[in-house]
Amino acid sequence: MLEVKDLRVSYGQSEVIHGIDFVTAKDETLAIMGRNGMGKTTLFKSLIGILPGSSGSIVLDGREVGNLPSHERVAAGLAYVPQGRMIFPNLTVMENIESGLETLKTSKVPDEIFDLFPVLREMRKRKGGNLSGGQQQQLAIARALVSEPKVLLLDEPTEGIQPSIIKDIAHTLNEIRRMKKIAIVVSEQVLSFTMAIADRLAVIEKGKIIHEEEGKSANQEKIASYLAV
Ligand SMILES: Nc1ncnc2c1ncn2[C@@H]1O[C@H](COP(=O)(O)OP(=O)(O)OP(=O)(O)O)[C@@H](O)[C@H]1O
Repeated sequence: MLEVKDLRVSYGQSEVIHGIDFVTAKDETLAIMGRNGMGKTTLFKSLIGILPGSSGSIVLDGREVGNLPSHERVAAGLAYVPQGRMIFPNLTVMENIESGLETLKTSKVPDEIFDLFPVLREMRKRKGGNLSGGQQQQLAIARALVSEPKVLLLDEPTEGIQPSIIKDIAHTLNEIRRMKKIAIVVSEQVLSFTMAIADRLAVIEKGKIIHEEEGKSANQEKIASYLAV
């Protein structure tokens, strides 16, 4: 569903992503794990088109999207939940979700979104900024999902979220994958979270993928050793 080949990304003269390759199938969750500063956010920003890749290719469902602007990548089926959630604090929950509909013809938020996130239905008239961190994360995921993506990209969704809510987010992502049969690519540092959702785990270090394993049988000690400072 998503095929990334030899992707390189630079800030000015300084290359930060040094030729990344991965493939994610439909209905598969891939976790990209790495410590702070290893390149996760840079990778995700370049996948969605906020940062230009300097070379390589990004193929979504058979179509090269690496040279398209962000909004066309979204229209083609990529959706992005940024690190820090970046919801609009002064818009209501409903307005935040509706902002994800821009690439679609409809302006109606499907009911299934509120079936996945019942708390957002209750809070639909509240300002986004008044929600808890976990609720804001649900809102950011809901906003990404209304564009009917084929691939959902999430950058460190558990950051700053309390452990009990992290479990809920894992449950929701598994439910989304089961219901929508989409591919999910998530960057993370929390191993218990990725073990609960991922079919495959890849470790990113200094802008390269240096290790990859099947999720269920993953050697957790080994992955944890890469994540230790
Ligand atoms: N705007 C920028 N200009 C120059 N260098 C940058 C910029 N943003 C990030 N970098 C550098 O790129 C490298 C990768 O950073 P990136 O934010 O992608 O890592 P990360 O794995 O997402 O870490 P974190 O979890 O802290 O966000 C780091 O060395 C960082 O200093």
